[in-house]
Amino acid sequence: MSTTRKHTALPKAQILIEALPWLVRHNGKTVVIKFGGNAMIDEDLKAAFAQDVVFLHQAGLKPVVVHGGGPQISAALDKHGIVSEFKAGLRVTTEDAMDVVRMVLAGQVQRELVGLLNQHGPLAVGLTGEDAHTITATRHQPEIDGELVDIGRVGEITAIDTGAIEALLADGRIPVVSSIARSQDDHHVYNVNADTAAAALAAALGAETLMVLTDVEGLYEDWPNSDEVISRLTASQLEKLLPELSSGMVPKMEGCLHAVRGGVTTARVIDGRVQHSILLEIFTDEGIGTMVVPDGQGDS
Ligand SMILES: Nc1ncnc2c1ncn2[C@@H]1O[C@H](COP(=O)(O)OP(=O)(O)O)[C@@H](O)[C@H]1O
Ligand SMILES: CC(=O)N[C@@H](CCC(=O)OP(=O)(O)O)C(=O)O
Repeated sequence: MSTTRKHTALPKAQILIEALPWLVRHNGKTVVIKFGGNAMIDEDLKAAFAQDVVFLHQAGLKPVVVHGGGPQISAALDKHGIVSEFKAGLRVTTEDAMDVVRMVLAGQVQRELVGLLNQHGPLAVGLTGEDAHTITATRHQPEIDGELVDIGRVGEITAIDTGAIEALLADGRIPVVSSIARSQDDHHVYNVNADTAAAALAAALGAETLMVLTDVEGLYEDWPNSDEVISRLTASQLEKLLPELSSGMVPKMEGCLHAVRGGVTTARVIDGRVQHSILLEIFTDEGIGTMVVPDGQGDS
């Protein structure tokens, strides 16, 4: 009886031992994880996400969560009868819409993730970019067809102050950041794309890894015609590809490029619909999505 028990437990020990080189490699490293609104599709996935993040924390890494909430904001704007449209991949954000964006991101999505993480202990602390000047922005005016367009309260990041996040990490907490910024010029709050915020934070924190969880397998080579995922590309290869990309992939891949050029060792876009995709990506060799690396690393 006891012999049988020993044998059945053996594969579990094997799995733990296989993870050892990755545990050693990542120990003490900061990992910024962006959890996209489109990947938060069901309760099981959200709970598995929280487990993975807590696992990283307990394994000696320093995870920082930056969350999105695009679909959740759209639903709330609909409920309030506020029409919502996107220009250059960004939500046109009127003053009324900004109130809803802030309410949904900081009051709903962030609270839910903090709650899920804290089921495992007193770990997560939520903040927005407004707190302690974490994210400062100015009004962003994208150029569309050669003209600067007003898209309201959408922010372009001008400065990151990592002090509050670093203090939380030093205290053994998991920061959960909503992508809202404050402007120093007009003191208004601004809506920042969550991919852009995650990438800027990853670079400013000197993170080892930026991981972007979304609702596709990674960057498709010829989207929407084929489901061939690009598994690895260098910063320069990505830069050449950028003009061909569309919709939600634009801020994601621009963010990955910014992060890697800013000193982050790898930026990855992975499928948030796969349970425990974070663990697969960090603790095994089977990278499951798209990995962006600095130039000079495997650009053959
Ligand atoms: N080349 C591409 N590869 C993969 N997805 C792409 C590509 N180009 C555009 N997309 C679109 O980008 C979407 C992901 O971005 P987005 O909807 O903003 O997600 P999230 O809420 O996770 O930030 C995908 O669902 C897909 O529709
Ligand atoms: C300016 C802008 O577009 N902000 C985004 C912020 C949320 C976000 O980025 O959420 P996802 O990551 O789920 O797309 C928005 O209002 O939808």
